[in-house]
Amino acid sequence: MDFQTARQRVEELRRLIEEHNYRYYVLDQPVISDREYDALMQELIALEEAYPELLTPDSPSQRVGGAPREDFNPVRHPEVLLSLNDAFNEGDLLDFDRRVREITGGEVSYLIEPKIDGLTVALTYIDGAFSLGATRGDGQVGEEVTANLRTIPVLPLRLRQPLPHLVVRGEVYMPKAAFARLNAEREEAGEPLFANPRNAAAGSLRQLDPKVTAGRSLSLFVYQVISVTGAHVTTQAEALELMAGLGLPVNPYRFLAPDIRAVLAEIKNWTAERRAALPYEIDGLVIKVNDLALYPVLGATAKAPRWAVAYKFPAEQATTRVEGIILRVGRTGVLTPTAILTPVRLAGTTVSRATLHNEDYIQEKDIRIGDTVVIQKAGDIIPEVVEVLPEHRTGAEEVFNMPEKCPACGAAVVRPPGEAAHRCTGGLACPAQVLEGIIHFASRGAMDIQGLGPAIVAQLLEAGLIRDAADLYYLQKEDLLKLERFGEQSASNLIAAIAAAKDRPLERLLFGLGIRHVGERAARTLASHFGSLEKLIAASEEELTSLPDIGPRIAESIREFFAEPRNLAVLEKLKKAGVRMEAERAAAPAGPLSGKTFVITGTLPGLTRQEAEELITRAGGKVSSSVSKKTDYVVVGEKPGSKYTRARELGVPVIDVDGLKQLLRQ
Ligand SMILES: NC(=O)c1ccc[n+]([C@@H]2O[C@H](COP(=O)([O-])OP(=O)(O)OC[C@H]3O[C@@H](n4cnc5c(N)ncnc54)[C@H](O)[C@@H]3O)[C@@H](O)[C@H]2O)c1
Ligand SMILES: [Zn+2]
Repeated sequence: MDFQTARQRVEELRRLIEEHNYRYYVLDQPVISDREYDALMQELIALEEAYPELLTPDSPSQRVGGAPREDFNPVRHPEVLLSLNDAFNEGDLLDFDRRVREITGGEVSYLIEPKIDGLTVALTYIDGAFSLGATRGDGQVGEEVTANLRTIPVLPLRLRQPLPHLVVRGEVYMPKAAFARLNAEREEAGEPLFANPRNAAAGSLRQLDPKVTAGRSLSLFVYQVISVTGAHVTTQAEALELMAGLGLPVNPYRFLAPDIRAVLAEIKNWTAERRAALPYEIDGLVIKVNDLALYPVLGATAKAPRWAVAYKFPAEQATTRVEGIILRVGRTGVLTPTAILTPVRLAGTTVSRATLHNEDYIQEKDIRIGDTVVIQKAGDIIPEVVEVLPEHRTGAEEVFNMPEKCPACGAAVVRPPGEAAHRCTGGLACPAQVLEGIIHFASRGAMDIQGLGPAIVAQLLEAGLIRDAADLYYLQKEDLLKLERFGEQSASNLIAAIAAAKDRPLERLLFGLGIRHVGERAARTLASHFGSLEKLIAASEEELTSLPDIGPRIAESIREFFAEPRNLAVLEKLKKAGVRMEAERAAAPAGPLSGKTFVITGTLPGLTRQEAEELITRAGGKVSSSVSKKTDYVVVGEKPGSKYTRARELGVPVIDVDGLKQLLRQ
């Protein structure tokens, strides 16, 4: 590959990975499997190694996770929370061990722990009381989720021993049974399914309403002491024991290996059956240097420590038969083929479908109806076809061809030049596209209408109650009561949820309209630049393309969208219904604490009460004298009073002076 081609590919990979990071870490809704994601990342790393001049510090290969969600309070971590480097085979593990011994200059013993498939949290205990909990975020700044964490039954609110200060790192996860239950409920309600237990755990913990988290059966294992006063540990094994002794949940499995050979031998004991028998998902094993004194010697890269590595289990595979291929017509008219399989057990679930993406994919793998195929799944709901086993062919297999007419509306199907997808040309006359468009409009990243899933949208369309997304806002409770499945309560709830979705930020509306190529990122850019829908409609192609993230292709499809009278009619109806079409204006006294209400209790070390209040108000915050549900934080000093107890009862986040200073620094 020449330099020019390499550079283009590196740029393309970074763009792709950023987009997948956003879907995975911020929305908890990945669209590709972890295997596919890992392959993109490995390709990027290999290119950056081959062409070091292409390596930049902002490359996703050099960074941890994704940006924290903005609707949570940011928490700056006292120590960066890093990710782990991956090892996919014995060779990778031997390389890891060689690097460790090169730096430390001797034999090293390792502690093996299960790699729980959940999301990282950092937990702070002050004087033995749980006082702050945060997600990893981008490693530097996470999201404050103290109140949500309090709802996890195994998380102790008090330690068995009141150490003055303890920060630990752990993994919040969703047990397999709870995951299966949650997805079954979501399917029933017509809501999008979570791809795997990790996304389900992340989506459940990062809820603005802790009551939702409480209903999700989350659990926790802690595995690292980040800092401690009042106790001392010298090995990772001791750290686990200390935490267990304090009443924190620590995984029962750990294995002390005197050297890397013992690690390789122990890994073999982890069979698929053993993993399947665990009540939670593990996606590998973490191998850590046991002697903590070596950690500062080994150090870390910007992304991961050198004293640990994540060994990832190979994907599980199964062999089955393709019984048929069906097509789904998406929101933009794309026809997506799906293989219907003879049901087969794979990685603990029964699988009967596999995604086939598009015609090229089917042709490249030469997948025919009747073929015997190998499928695989790596923690995901929808598995993929790895390969066809041609030796099983009988000659009766049928080659699949994309249809010439849309199966939903009969309009012509075309494959635009340069695209992999086939599309229905029926537009707003195609019921499948209208259905998917409204589902998208109501979805979580868009207008987020709670309880309005695919099944209900389909029902409303069939009953002729709606023809487009704007009609939702004109629904009456009486209309719903006539429908099967709706009762007094559920009808009122849906009407209220639709009304509540009138005031979503402009960028959500723009994304929800389903303009081709306008994803969440482009929608954010457009909303913040134009500030209103009216201005965007009036914008010229030049003005559009002058914006970051908006290329000629996006600009053209925006212009096309607003040139279509049927789209303008929908917008007019939305406006009449009172849907917000302007961006939010900035609140008056801007500062890191704008809009936040604080209550102070106890004597604050190093600050008088008046000084603390001034700090808060100058940063845009408010100080109130009593704790209520509206309080955002209670700042606790020495000898706190009843306000502290009240805060705990209400689940209001409790911080100390350092926590306050951290908030001020953001
Ligand atoms: N499908 C997608 O679109 C997509 C997008 C982004 C990321 N991903 C997936 O996420 C991975 C990257 O996520 P990541 O940065 O969290 O890395 P990771 O999941 O590969 O490993 C690091 C994490 O392991 C966890 N962990 C669990 N048990 C542990 C233990 N005993 N000790 C230490 N850590 C433990 C920690 O939370 C730590 O942050 C990718 O490899 C990919 O599989 C997928
Ligand atoms: Zn159609």
